[in-house]
Amino acid sequence: MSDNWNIGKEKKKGLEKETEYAVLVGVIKEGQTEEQVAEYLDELEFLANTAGAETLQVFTQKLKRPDSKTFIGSGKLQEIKEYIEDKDVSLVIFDDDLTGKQMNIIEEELKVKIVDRSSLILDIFAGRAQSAQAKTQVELAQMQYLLPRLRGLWTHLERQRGGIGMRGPGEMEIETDRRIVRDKIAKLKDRLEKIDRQNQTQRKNRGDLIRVALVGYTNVGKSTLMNILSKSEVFAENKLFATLDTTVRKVVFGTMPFLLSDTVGFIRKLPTHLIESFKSTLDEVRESDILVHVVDMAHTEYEDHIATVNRTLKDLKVEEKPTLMVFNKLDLYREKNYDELLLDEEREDIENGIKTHLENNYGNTTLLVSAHTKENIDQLRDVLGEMILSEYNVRYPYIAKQW
Ligand SMILES: Nc1nc2c(ncn2[C@@H]2O[C@H](COP(=O)(O)OP(=O)(O)OP(=O)(O)O)[C@@H](O)[C@H]2O)c(=O)[nH]1
Ligand SMILES: [Mg+2]
Repeated sequence: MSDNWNIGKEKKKGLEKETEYAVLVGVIKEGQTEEQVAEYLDELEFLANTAGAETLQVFTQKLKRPDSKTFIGSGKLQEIKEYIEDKDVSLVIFDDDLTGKQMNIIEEELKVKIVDRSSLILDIFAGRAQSAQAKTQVELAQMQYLLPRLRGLWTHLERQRGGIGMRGPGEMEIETDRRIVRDKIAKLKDRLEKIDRQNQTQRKNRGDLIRVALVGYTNVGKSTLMNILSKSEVFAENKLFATLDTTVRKVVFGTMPFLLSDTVGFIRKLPTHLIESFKSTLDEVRESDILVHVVDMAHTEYEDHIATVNRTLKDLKVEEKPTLMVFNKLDLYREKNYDELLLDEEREDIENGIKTHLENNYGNTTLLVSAHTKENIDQLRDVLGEMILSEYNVRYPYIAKQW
């Protein structure tokens, strides 16, 4: 199943990934600004890129309510059709989720593959999943995405066959198909439960160590910080969702050991099924004692990112855990915002101001760091070390005495 979802051909060793060309479509809804939607579409482009597609053009439309058949207005659809006519465009990607019906109507009109935000994210996840757990979780999410869309897909096939009415053999096929998908979902859930039980036993065996989880939006530098803090090699890359499997490392600060875990990044509008099926991966977050919330401070939408992450943490019921806010990519922030004439003192003033502003807004201990230049990483170790020690003092005072 998961293979059929891949957009660009998967990278094989030594082979270049085959590029597909895409057109992006976003709507500006009531209460949204054009700039906001432009940022969202930038992110969609990054997602498309991660999946192996290059964006040729972006279309937007102001819309109060999406059309139940074509999602966007028919005029806009025609505009897109004309644009792609003489170009090598093989997919049109919508920033919002489409129903099966909309997908088919649009596909019939444009005659290219139609992808929505959820299926794009699922596609990336499918290409990235390594462990049995991640693979099963992704497949489960794909099936759950597919289930409510089967009818639309079948109607589409019928029409191709010459159009049978709404009832008739097609209907029966939908039912059988639904049953197959439901059976598959049940099997995948069973398999996940088994993996879950094994993981739980493993987690129990880890003993009385304080657990710290790195959380945050995708591509903010969690794995890079994990590597620095634990001196390990965790896959870090300038692509979205480089990390799908939770990595746990035992780290020692001075003589004090603790467990540090790196987890899957969050994103705006993460498909609900995906969150649900990744719940067990996120158990690592749920069972941790301290959260390190990593933020890419060089990203213009970082406050939006923080809100998304906080919402997800709330969903997981972990928002009360002691949290250290780490604003990463300070080097990139400076590169983007300061000119070379800025004096060191002025820079310091600005950064102290930012820090105060962030502390007032987010209420937690706040650090500005750069994983690349290692600036303030010692400070990060100190502050995190103190937080861990105080957790040991609360939970295992008899052990904490030795540090
Ligand atoms: N300029 C700059 N780039 C950084 C810094 N930290 C990380 N990066 C880059 O940001 C990109 C993403 O880093 P990762 O560590 O893979 O991010 P992540 O949060 O683990 O991402 P996901 O696993 O996809 O959620 C990589 O290209 C890193 O090299 C930093 O301090 N400064
Ligand atoms: Mg990562």
